[in-house]
This record gives sequence, C-alpha cells and structure tokens, in this order.
Amino acid sequence: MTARPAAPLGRLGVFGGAFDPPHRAHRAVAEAALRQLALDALLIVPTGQAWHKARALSDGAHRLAMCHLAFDDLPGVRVDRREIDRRGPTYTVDTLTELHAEHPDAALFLIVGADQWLAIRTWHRWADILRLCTVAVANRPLAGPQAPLPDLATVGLPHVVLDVPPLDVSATALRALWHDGVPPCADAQALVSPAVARYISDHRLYASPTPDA
Ligand SMILES: Nc1ncnc2c1ncn2[C@@H]1O[C@H](COP(=O)(O)OP(=O)(O)OP(=O)(O)O)[C@@H](O)[C@H]1O
Ligand SMILES: O=C(O)c1ccc[n+]([C@@H]2O[C@H](COP(=O)([O-])O)[C@@H](O)[C@H]2O)c1
Repeated sequence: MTARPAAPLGRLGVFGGAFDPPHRAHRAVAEAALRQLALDALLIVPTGQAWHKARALSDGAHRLAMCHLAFDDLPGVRVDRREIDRRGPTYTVDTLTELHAEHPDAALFLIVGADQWLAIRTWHRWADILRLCTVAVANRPLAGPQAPLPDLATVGLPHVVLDVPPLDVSATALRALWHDGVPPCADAQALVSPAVARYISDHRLYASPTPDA
C-alpha cells in the first residue's frame, strides 16, 4: 500500500524559544495558540545559537529532549530540531523562510511572549518577519506578579493578542530553583511537567549557577 501524501497545512504555528527548561507557561501559550488561531499544526522550535542571549544555553540535545517530554502529548504539536541543527546564529527569519518554502500555501503564525514582542525591532530582519507571518503575542508580567502587564500596542506594529491568562513563570526563576542540584519543593516542581522535572534532576542540568540574560 502506498502512503497517502500529507494534507497541505492551512495554518501553521511556530513557537520558538530557548526552552531551558520548557515550563507551564510555554505549555499554556501553545494550547492557547492551537485553539485560538485554529492551527493545523504547531511547531515547537528550540533555539540553536541564541545570539541575543548573553548566557550560554544548556546543550541543544537536552533542550530538545525536554521539549519532547513537555509537548509530545499535545495533538497537533511537533518538536522541530532545525534550529539546533543549523550552524551559526539562530535567526527566526531563516526558519520562517524555510517553512514558507516547504509550505507555500500555509499561513504562518509566529508565537512570542510580551518580552520578545517589545524587543521585535532588535530582531534580525524584523520587517521581513512581519511580511512572512502574523505575530501572535502572549502577554506576561515582566516586573513581578503585581506589576501591570505591558502595553503590547506601544510597539506600533500589527499583531494579534493570545487569550492566555498571564503567568508569572520564567525559565530563569526555574533554573535558580534547581541551582543547588537537588529538586526544589513540590510547588516549584509543578511549574514544569513531572517528566521534565525528572530530566532536570537526572542530568543535574542547573546544578551550578550561570549568569542570567
Ligand atoms: N510566562 C510566560 N508567558 C508568556 N510567554 C512566555 C512566558 N514565558 C516564556 N514565554 C515566551 O516563550 C518564548 C520562549 O521563552 P523562553 O524559552 O526564553 O522562556 P523564558 O521563561 O522567557 O526564559 P528565560 O527566563 O530563560 O529568558 C518567548 O517568546 C517568551 O516570551
Ligand atoms: O531572529 C532574531 O533575531 C531573534 C531575536 C531574538 C529572539 N528570537 C527568537 O525568539 C524566540 C524566543 O526567544 P527567547 O530568548 O525568549 O527564548 C526564540 O525562537 C529566538 O530564537 C529571534
């Protein structure tokens, strides 16, 4: 029997990140994007060489493995390793250009959190990014849980806002919780999936502090 060709994708989401580690807010954002944007598929794309971060990321193989543990059970979601495999600095415009060539008829949606949206003009060829896709933004508190949410409209560029409750969860805070090499309290562990929590501990990923960026 010959395999039936895959149906063309109409709406394709792209959610990139360091995912060091992937946490509960990433998962909530992915679920909101799938639902609200009516995506046919959502790619989780762990970053290769994050030129924009001062901190060295954990090895790509670890971040890829954690993304599989965190997202593989979500229908419609695929973890995509192209940025880990690419040489040189990771530029989102390259990923979107490749995806556009692979799926010329698909509408592309780039999912980002508020911090990245507010910095979009620092991204490599950001104007081309806006031509290639629709940016969907998840708001998040940037200055602690009590601080007002940033005003996404100040960027002055077209975007859609994802309807996801703001979550004060960051990978930076999670790495700090694991710093002493022993798993943190149950509440903190619940900010990542049990499988990711186990992976971090088994591989002693954040056992020694690194400067954050
Ligand atoms: N709590 C959150 N709410 C909404 N978006 C988020 C949240 N946390 C991360 N994101 C978004 O997910 C994407 C990937 O984020 P990343 O993997 O860098 O996580 P992070 O928690 O921001 O990490 P770090 O603290 O190391 O910078 C980015 O677009 C980021 O803005
Ligand atoms: O292409 C760029 O210039 C660029 C600049 C900053 C961030 N990004 C991408 O934005 C995504 C989220 O970044 P981060 O730092 O929050 O993990 C991730 O996929 C990065 O590769 C991309």
